[in-house]
Amino acid sequence: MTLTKVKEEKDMKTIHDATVQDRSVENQAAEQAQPVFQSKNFNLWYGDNHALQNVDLDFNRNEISAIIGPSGCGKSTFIKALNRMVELVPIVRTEGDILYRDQSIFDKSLTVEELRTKVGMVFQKPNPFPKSIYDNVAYGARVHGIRNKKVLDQVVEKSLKGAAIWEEVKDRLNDNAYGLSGGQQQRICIARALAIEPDVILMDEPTSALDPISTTKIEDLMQELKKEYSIIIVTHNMQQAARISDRTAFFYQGHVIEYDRTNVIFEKPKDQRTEDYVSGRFG
Ligand SMILES: Nc1ncnc2c1ncn2[C@@H]1O[C@H](COP(=O)(O)OP(=O)(O)OP(=O)(O)O)[C@@H](O)[C@H]1O
Repeated sequence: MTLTKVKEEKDMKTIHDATVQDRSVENQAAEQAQPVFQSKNFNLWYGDNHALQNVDLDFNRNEISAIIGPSGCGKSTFIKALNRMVELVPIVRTEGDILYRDQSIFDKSLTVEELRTKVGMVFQKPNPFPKSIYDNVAYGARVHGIRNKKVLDQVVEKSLKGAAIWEEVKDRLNDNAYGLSGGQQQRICIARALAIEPDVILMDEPTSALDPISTTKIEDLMQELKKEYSIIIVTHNMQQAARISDRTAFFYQGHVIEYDRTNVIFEKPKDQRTEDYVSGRFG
């Protein structure tokens, strides 16, 4: 055998080994992937408007799951169903089930307060309270009965660090949060969500009101946060979904059209409607 041939065979073997290893890493990841939320044939009506139809979706722990789709397709409705906030709208009716860590969120033994403690939410527009930075973050801990100043100080520092904003605000914790930039306010809101030690963070277009630099900061932060939390994000920004998420669900007219690994959704979608949407043919 010539030297070139030997080298070629060696290269092929290296590629083969790497592929086998890649697959085994992927298989391991698939085995380890455990759902944090499972939506089972979930339906929701606002009066006569059947806004979510037979939604079946599993969201994995410690992943970022993105929900994309055109305006009015039910993205916000679905994310708000996960912590039962959508039921604050009186005309809402639901059928089917949503499991949070294997327990129905509608089970009477799981109170809405408990569920919302585990499943925090960050909204499109930063919505800090008209209070100090400190009080904004301490709020959730206080609601949970923590009064000890030392413990509160620790919670505030840890949460602000977790939201990657401690260095920017540590010397002005008593200033009003309204005096911060939009991007900083959004990170304060993330810190406020972290302070109640959630398990899942729902984000409804968290960067759509922010400038590109603040957006990058929040996206970087999400990559850090997913090590400890599961994140489900609604976004209109397809580049954002492609950049940050592990899996993407494409919603259209109240249905889940396709749900897969993000690279599959953006590079090799199975459904023509997904392809048309991700390639910008409609929106
Ligand atoms: N509070 C409400 N009362 C009645 N109908 C509602 C309410 N909120 C949403 N809907 C309806 O439910 C459907 C889904 O709306 P939803 O806001 O969930 O869509 P979306 O995909 O998040 O849209 P967008 O991208 O524009 O925010 C729409 O037909 C909408 O009109």
